Amino acid sequence: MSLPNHFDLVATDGAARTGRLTTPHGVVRTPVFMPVGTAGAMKGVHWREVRDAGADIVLGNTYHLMLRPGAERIAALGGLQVFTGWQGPMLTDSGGFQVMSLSELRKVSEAAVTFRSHIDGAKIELSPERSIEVQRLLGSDIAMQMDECVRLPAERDDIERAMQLSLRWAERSKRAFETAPPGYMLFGIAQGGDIPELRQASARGLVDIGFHGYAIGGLAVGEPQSVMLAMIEEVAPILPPDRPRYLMGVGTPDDLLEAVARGIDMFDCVMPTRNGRHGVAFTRFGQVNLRNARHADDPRPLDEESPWPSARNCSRAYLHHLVKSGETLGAMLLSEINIAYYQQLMHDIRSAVSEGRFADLREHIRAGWAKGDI
Ligand SMILES: CNc1nc2c(CCNCC3CCCCC3)c3nc(N)[nH]c(=O)c3cc2[nH]1
Repeated sequence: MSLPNHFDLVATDGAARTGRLTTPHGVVRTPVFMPVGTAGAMKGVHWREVRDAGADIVLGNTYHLMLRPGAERIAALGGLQVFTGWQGPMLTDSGGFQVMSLSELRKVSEAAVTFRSHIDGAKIELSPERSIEVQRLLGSDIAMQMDECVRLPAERDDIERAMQLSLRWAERSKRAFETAPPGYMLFGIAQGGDIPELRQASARGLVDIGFHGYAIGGLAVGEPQSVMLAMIEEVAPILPPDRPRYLMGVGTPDDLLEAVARGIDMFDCVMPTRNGRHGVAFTRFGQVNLRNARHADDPRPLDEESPWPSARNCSRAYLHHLVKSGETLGAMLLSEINIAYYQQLMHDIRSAVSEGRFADLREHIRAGWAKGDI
């Protein structure tokens, strides 16, 4: 049974697309990079800056929030938007991926993923039904099916087993989502590792079930960029062109450019804030590591032409000092600078696709990165 479509495709340029996704909390312009809030807050960045940087939508963190403060408590407090103060659209992951990467003693069965809470060691069972219930309690505008993601490289048998389980969990997630109010969305997640025929089978299986949008999962898990791009090329042509495609956990600015060129609309990644906390800035000239001594006496800002004030006004010498002395302000400034860079990149991509000049933009941006930082 097909679900209503809340996505409007505005323009295409080759396989690249630009569109608008309407959610209960507002419209999301695509291609979109979704900054990651961790346990209900962007590490070291105020929502005001996230909004000012141009972000239409952020990610909530199902795994952390369901453990602390608990999904029922957040629902009683009015849901994620009221609880966190972020008034715009939010997407939540199903939590399974983080269980597999963060928790101890986890076990996957047909019924659910079971694990011990990293906070108090309590035994938790996360089934597709409970994951959807948690995401509904959090009040996210876009929920993700419960799936099993296999890290690469992996044996074909294991990739196939996880892909088939994820399709059965896709059915159960959709059934559990039926009580959601109109406008709220559920995305399926394609698995299949680095094996083309398993990727195709997963995508076809999801389309037969029918979702508001489709994610490509099981990538950015250790494979080379060339393998990631090849799997996108396998899956994208099978997905309905009039519905959004979300590449989970991706990626660097170069990943974003290459994935948009192959038909991806939505992205999320911890890199802007994580690299910011480690002293690394994303710029038009590529990545700049402010820990490097070459910046100690440099009065220039990161980028005097940046639309983002902190990237235009803070000297490299000051940022170097903050990072070297472990000042929290260093992590905060670089995190907001990086979020702003990603948002500017997506803004430029949306404009270029709508004007049919995406190929030129891609070459111009890559030339800037290649020139490097002087
Ligand atoms: C980093 N690489 C990567 N991430 C993947 C993720 C997580 C995407 N990001 C979620 C946020 C992480 C920070 C806190 C808030 C939620 C994946 N998630 C799911 N469900 N399935 C994947 O195959 C899946 C695959 C992924 N690959």
